[in-house]
Amino acid sequence: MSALAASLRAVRGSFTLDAALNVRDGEVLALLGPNGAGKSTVLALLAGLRAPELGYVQVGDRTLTRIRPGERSIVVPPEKRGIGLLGQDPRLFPHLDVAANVAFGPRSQGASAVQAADTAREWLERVGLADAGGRMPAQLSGGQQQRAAIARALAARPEVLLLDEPLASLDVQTAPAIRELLRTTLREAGTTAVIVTHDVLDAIVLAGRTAVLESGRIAQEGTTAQLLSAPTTPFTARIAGVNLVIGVGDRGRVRVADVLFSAPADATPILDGGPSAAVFRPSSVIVSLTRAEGSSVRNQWQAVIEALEPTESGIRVRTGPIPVAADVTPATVAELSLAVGSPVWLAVKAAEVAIHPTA
Ligand SMILES: Nc1ncnc2c1ncn2[C@@H]1O[C@H](COP(=O)(O)OP(=O)(O)OP(=O)(O)O)[C@@H](O)[C@H]1O
Repeated sequence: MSALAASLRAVRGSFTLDAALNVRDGEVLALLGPNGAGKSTVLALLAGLRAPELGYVQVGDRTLTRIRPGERSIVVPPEKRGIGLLGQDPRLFPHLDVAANVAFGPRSQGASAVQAADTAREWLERVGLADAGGRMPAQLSGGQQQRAAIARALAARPEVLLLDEPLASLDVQTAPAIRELLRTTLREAGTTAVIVTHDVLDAIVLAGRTAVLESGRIAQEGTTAQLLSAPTTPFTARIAGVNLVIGVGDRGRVRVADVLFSAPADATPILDGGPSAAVFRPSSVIVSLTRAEGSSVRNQWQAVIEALEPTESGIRVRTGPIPVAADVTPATVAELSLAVGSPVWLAVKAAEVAIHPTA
């Protein structure tokens, strides 16, 4: 078990990754980000499957990767890094039974056959597969295979475990149990881990800290709770289920194009001209065809409907050019004849808006 520190610069065609990560000993860091943000690239660089153009990967006091101009490069090969990888697919060795799959790590680290078999038995018990050791991987369900893959990954006692969308290929009935299994086993093993995920629930359940990667850069980082309560990028806001519009501070308000977003007077102070964000819930946005009169609604602007999406409780109206979502009832959609391309007025009460400075 060791802390992980990395600083990575890598270029792929027109894409540049430029990110630094620090994960404390025993900590789980979630790496969230939209498609193409560079998450897989980060994992490949940490795992030693690729070398960066510049940077380093350090686990505890071992340097696994170091590329510096004018210096001899260090890239320890993947199998010698002490880093485990658990992917979306279990990728068990198909010709070995489940127990032998789990025993593989300890065995290749020099444990005797008996010791390795004992370790495998313990791990299979922990992941709820005590009776499956003699079966072949193909005889297990997808969820059972992923349990076996977790056991195999952790039985090898990696110093750092990298998890790449570990629940993505599981059905919705199976995923919660495996998520919970990962939570308890990672905690018990005290494994330093980085989990790449699209699912904010994974970050909430599994990770103490979350970093958001956007366009190859860390756009926001903090405890998962902080991140969700004060998102500072549109992506984080979207996963947190809130609207986040970015503009500049303008006498205590946030100016986005020609719209001023006001928050209650006691809101977080923001700098005039400084990058700032206004955050509010889709359910706080009122959609109408005309401008609402009255002083209680300060934040009003004209928008165009870009999409109508069904949600569990109604319809989510996505609008532009300022990207804002509004949750309305199907009755509202019918009454106002809302359709893609319809011009509308949107309003949100100042009391429903939070504003804060952004990076
Ligand atoms: N072989 C390649 N040549 C050129 N560009 C590449 C190559 N592979 C990936 N890229 C680019 O690198 C960027 C990062 O890709 P990466 O797979 O790391 O993103 P990601 O965040 O893991 O995405 P996803 O969530 O879709 O898996 C993307 O913009 C992609 O287009």
